Amino acid sequence: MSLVIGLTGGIASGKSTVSNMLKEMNITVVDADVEARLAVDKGEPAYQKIIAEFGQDILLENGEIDRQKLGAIIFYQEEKRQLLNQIVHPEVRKRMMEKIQKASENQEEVIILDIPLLFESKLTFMVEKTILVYVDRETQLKRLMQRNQLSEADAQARVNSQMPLAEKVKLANAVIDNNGSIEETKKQLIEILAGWGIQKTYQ
Ligand SMILES: Nc1ncnc2c1ncn2[C@@H]1O[C@H](COP(=O)(O)OP(=O)(O)OP(=O)(O)O)[C@@H](O)[C@H]1O
Repeated sequence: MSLVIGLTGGIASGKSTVSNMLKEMNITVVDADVEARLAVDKGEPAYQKIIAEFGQDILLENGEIDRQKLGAIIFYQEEKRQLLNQIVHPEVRKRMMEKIQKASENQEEVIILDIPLLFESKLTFMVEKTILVYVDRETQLKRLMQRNQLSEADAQARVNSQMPLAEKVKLANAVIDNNGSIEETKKQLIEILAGWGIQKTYQ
């Protein structure tokens, strides 16, 4: 069996940055957000279920699901959000399980599940180890403002809507402190993997 590691963080904490480092090490990284998008593609089991619940109005002209429209509906209606999650989440879990299976068959030492809401959505049962990409609030706000061209108030609102990273630190098996340079982050990543018996260097 491949070692299954869950990678998580908070908004603009550097999760994608770390995920790219892992990919550069030729480690398979499964992105839960990508899988969630693929799961609702035309012809997928979740697609029909969503239409049955939300109606034809949520379709684009080409028959694909209008994610923006669906997003607007669930943003204002909690019960609809739960309904959508009940349809999509099992499919995402299934897709991730298939990827784990495949990595194991290919004798890959390790596979990463990149799951933004790993702790919130209680998906830790799918992974053996968890890595949290941590930054302090100040760095998080600064990087978020810069990356998304946001005002401080907007950045604060987005950070405040999430579980604080300090809470996630308590739940993770390993924490990467991403306040420093990219090189320092890379070094920590390699050390964490080595601690779990995964010897990886850059190709
Ligand atoms: N160590 C670092 N030093 C400087 N900038 C960094 C560092 N790590 C990440 N960044 C920058 O901070 C921003 C957020 O990083 P990244 O996109 O990797 O975060 P994320 O956790 O994937 O965010 P989200 O989940 O919100 O998409 C990016 O603009 C990235 O280039």
